[in-house]
Amino acid sequence: MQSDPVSTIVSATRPTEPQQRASQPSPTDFWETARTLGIPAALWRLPNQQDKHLIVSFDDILPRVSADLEELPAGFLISPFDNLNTDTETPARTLFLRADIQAAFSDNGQTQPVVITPGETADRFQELLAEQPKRRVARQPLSVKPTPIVDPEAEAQYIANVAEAVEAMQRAEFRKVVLSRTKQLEFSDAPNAVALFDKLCQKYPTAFVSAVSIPEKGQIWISATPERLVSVNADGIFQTNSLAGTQLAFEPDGTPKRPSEAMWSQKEIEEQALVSRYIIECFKKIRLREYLEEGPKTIIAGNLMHLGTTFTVDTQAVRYPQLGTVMLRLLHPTSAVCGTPRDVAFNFIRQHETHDRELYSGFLGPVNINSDNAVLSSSDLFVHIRCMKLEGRMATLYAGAGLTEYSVPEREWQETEMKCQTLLSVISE
Ligand SMILES: C=C(O[C@H]1C=CC=C(C(=O)O)[C@@H]1O)C(=O)O
Repeated sequence: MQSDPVSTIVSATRPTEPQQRASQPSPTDFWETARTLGIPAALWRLPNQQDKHLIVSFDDILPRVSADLEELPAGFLISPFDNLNTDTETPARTLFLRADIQAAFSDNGQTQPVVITPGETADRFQELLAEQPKRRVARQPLSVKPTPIVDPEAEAQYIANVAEAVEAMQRAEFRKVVLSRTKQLEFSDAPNAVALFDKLCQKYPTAFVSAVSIPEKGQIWISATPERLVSVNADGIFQTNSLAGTQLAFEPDGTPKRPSEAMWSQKEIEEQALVSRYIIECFKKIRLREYLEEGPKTIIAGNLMHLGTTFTVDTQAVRYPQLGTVMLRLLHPTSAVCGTPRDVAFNFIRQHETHDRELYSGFLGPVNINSDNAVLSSSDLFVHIRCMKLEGRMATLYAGAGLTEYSVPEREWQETEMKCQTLLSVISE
């Protein structure tokens, strides 16, 4: 990939439009320019960070790649749930947004460069970007409250499926499965995705927050996920995370619960232990013993609490530079979104869920991004949960619950309702 830093550096500061200096393009300006040109864009904010990042790809149709972190240039990956066996027999299914334009926006007014792959599209992009400040007044606000599209069968159907899964697990056919459902909403106008992204960033500082526009599918995916799948930082430190078990982070009177005092049932402890065990099995497959395991600890994820364990490996110390790619292939889909044993759970999901999960419970995130002028780049991939798909005025929210033989079907339905609230509470504010 080529770039011409001299002729293509544009200033970009400050994330929110009201504070924007008239001459400086905001994330919304970039986003709207990409939408006007019908090209893909991804906007994200890493957990516990302030800076927002954006890339634009010039590919109308995104390449489907196998997620090889060593081979890919800087960009953003987004994979469907159904992405098992990306070997030569199965076509690669992970979508890749190459960073033809890359920008970072910081709160403290620092200017970050934008690198553009030169060419006709880049020129057209810059022309349109320069016009964006004039259009700001006409832009959609976040949107008025959406109307839920009620499916009267949904709850009974979900509960029946959970009951069937519990019976199968009691017969020892498998140990865990994650069953999901959807919730549909209709807006009066297509909502402003960047405004929604900004609100999620504010409300969920510890989440990975993203908005990904995929024009070839007519979709925008928005999420605030608490679950890291694979990350390798500029120092070669690899991390993954096992997350499961769910309870509200607030008492009924609205006071926040203390994570250190959270009580977890045997079902939840086992449900999370299965995800950790799955990760350890993956390490075993590649004979890697030098990992640091921290947890399980109670972690806050917005309105919810989960049990989480973090696994860390120094890839330089163990001389395993490709660990990120190898583990990504072994891990996805983990038992936090699929089940144990994986293939049996995967088939149960396929036979029982009536919706296509598409990009829900896949993975997504930036790869080989060189931020803060670091010499080496980093990759941060997250499990795509607490997400929704926007198609024009229609929104589809997705949520799943991890089931074991001890699951109570009605409670699992309630759990999916609580998970939908992560995004709903922001949409409906
Ligand atoms: C599958 C989802 O969450 C997973 C992550 C954390 C806790 C989970 C649980 O308690 O069931 C799920 O395994 C989802 O949010 O759709």
